[in-house]
Amino acid sequence: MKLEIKNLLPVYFEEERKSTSEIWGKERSFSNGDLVNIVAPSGTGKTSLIHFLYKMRESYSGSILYDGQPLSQFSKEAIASLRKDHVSIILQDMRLFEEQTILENLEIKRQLHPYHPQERIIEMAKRLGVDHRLNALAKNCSYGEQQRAVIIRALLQPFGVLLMDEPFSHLDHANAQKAIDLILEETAGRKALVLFAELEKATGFPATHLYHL
Ligand SMILES: Nc1ncnc2c1ncn2[C@@H]1O[C@H](COP(=O)(O)OP(=O)(O)OP(=O)(O)O)[C@@H](O)[C@H]1O
Repeated sequence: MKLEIKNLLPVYFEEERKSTSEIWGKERSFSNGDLVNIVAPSGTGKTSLIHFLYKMRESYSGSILYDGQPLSQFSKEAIASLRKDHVSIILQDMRLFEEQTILENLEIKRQLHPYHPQERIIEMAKRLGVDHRLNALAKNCSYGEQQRAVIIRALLQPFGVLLMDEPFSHLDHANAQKAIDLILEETAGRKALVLFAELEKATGFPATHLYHL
């Protein structure tokens, strides 16, 4: 899948941001297999960018195109289809169903957006060291455990683009690296593009493109 941004800028940013940013106000084009690392210190608009790309917010000037089609013109049905089959996301806030177990949270996602068999949930949970928490209620899990569940959830669906907003903020270095390795494996299997926004340059992520927001 091809993702293009053209002259993008949040409406609440001054025009002069364009002169200091490698993303805002620029034209960039990404395609299958690209691993894009966006380095974004606090306040540079990292969360805004990820929300714009998933059409959670539209408070920007400029344009975002998926396979040449402007996102602003997508119908509700087209957005639903984009999110179901083409674009997956790891947000900073976890949005788990707190009264459901981790396994139930993951199984709901897997059934709604089929790609993997149920066994793969168990395998991925083992890889990330959270298999012993699968039957715990989400609300009783630590932030680090919840974050690993959210990473697995994003990998259960089909996608050509994976958007990530500080996906490892609650993980130590070793667990973050395990998550990166799993994400790269799942991404390679789908020949997908990854757009990864972090406060600092990500170590252990073999970026093909590096931009400062
Ligand atoms: N809807 C909005 N209206 C006005 N200002 C906004 C709006 N959304 C975000 N901002 C401002 O834009 C700036 C960037 O916000 P954003 O949440 O995108 O930043 P961020 O780079 O993800 O920051 P952090 O790392 O602190 O989460 C902040 O100064 C924020 O207050």
